[in-house]
Amino acid sequence: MNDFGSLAWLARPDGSVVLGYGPFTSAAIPPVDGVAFYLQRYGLDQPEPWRIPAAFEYLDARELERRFSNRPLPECEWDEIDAGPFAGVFQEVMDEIRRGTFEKTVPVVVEEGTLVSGSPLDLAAAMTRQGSPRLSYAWVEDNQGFSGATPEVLFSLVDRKLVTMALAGTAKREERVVFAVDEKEIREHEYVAQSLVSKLGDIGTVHRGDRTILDLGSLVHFLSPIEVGLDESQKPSELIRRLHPTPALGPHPRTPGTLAQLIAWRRRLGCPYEFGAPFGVWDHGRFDAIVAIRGVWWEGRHVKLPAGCGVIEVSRLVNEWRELRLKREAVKQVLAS
Ligand SMILES: C=C(O[C@@H]1C=C(C(=O)O)C=C[C@H]1O)C(=O)O
Repeated sequence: MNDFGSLAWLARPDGSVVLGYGPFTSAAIPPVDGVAFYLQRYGLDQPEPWRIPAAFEYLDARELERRFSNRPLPECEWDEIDAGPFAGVFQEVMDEIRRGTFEKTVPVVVEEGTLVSGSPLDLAAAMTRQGSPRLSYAWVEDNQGFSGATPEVLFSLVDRKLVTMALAGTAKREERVVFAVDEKEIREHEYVAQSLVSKLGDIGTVHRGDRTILDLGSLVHFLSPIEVGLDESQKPSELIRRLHPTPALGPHPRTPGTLAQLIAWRRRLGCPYEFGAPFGVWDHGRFDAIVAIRGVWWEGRHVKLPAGCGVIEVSRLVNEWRELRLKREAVKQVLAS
């Protein structure tokens, strides 16, 4: 595997992986009969989000892991994290909720550190060592990039069938029993599930499955699977605008105002542009996109590890701070395994 030049991959929910090699060509639309990665910022403000690779191959998740099996474990030294800026934003979020501006939003905390041994590609390689239900993704340029192992799929689209999920509500695995009946977590989840069902109900026949618990080892989440038979075929970019950000990563209700406010908070807290954004791959008419969370972003040896948490009226700062730490620790565990 070459250390230089650009590289991208996405593990898809069906177990297959598309691995693309640069140089990549940017485009405003994907090639009908080809492959293109979808690289976008959280605010969906990039006019040419499609990246057509010079070459690509299909693998499965195990084969991808094997490609990187000789890579050493990277080592990061993490700076102490200052709770002050997040606490300030949290207070502003609560004030807006009380004022009735929105019911939920998702501020982000960013832990920063230095890669002291290994290369950025070793960070990305570590992300391939987690199997299903985590999906590994990476965008690796010469001096910068990001990579993660996410449990969240924005949607998969084949012909007129769209498959998505509501994933929200978080607890430590040991708290699973009480989590299952925790009204605050259920409410947070239901904002996401109901918003997806109503946004998709306008364009097709929606089937929502039962709410289940997704077990990620140290963490658990609520997950509701959702399937849609679309009335007409739809372009990925239009579906992305309809769905992103879901209330799992964004404000509810989502209006230009509530979204702009969250983007400003994210900037203040040093959040990378692509965190929580869709990252996807178009493959000859089929499209899969994940939500870029549970990952690391780097520029040279400077590494960022962002995590977000859903805040609603009954949220408390100490509990959210703990949840953010759990999510970051889950990523650090992946880097160390
Ligand atoms: C925002 C993150 O995760 C999202 C937020 C969740 C929550 O608030 O309970 C759960 C899963 C994800 O949809 C993250 O991992 O950083």
